[in-house]
Amino acid sequence: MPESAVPTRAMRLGVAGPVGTGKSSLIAMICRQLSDSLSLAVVTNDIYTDEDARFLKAAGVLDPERIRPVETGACPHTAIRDDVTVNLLAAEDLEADFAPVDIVLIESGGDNLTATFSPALVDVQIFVLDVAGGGDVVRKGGPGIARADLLVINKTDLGPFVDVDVDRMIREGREVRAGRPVLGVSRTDPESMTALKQWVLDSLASFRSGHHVAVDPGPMAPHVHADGTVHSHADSAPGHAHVHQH
Ligand SMILES: Nc1nc2c(ncn2[C@@H]2O[C@H](COP(=O)(O)OP(=O)(O)OP(=O)(O)O)[C@@H](O)[C@H]2O)c(=O)[nH]1
Repeated sequence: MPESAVPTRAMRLGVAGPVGTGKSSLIAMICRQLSDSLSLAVVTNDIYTDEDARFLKAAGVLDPERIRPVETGACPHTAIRDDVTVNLLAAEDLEADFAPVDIVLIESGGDNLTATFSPALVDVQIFVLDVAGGGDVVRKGGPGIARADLLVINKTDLGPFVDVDVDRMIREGREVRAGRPVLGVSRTDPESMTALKQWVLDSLASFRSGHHVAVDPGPMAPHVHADGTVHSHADSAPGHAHVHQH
């Protein structure tokens, strides 16, 4: 491998998933475990507020200056999928301000089952589901569930209370992901947090070796906004104009 192929910038790690599955909590968990040994920064995407950034600042897991919100407006997925400029600028600013930065974590706005990051923005992505969303949700599939670098089934502690067989949910996750990793996680389960930390460290090692290839889980499915407009990213692959019917 030529030396020039070995990246010198921070690894950008995306965390996506439906509303309330625990993305901010997961990022806080990662920061809590790694901020002593690595230089970390966080970009959050919120529709109209800076709620996620405020939560993370309040969690006290990182210097608040290292956490920056991006306000995405009405269509949050555009900012992580079609026009990633505002997120890239936020990540690059953090890298410059706190150089050297090892990992910039980027949280997507709370969104539906199909939101995935563009590989132009993140090097590695985690898709987060939670047990409280129901045991069936894994089988429903979608690009993030099937092809993100890691699928997290979060809040495993809630399984008995919502009548979900967590082991089965994880097994079915492995089936739809053709062997890609699936991790059951709970903030009450220290072993699961250690496994998550190790996955992040392994990803960083792979990224730094120059062997990691950022994977595009695929475009978002067409979806309808509250005002009735249809938003389709069907042709949003690089080099193709994307359909954006607002
Ligand atoms: N029982 C349990 N609850 C959790 C766990 N992790 C997070 N939660 C709770 O789940 C709720 C949502 O967590 P957040 O981290 O805000 O989720 P989010 O995905 O960032 O939410 P949005 O940004 O609104 O989409 C909060 O009430 C958390 O306290 C867990 O491991 N177990």
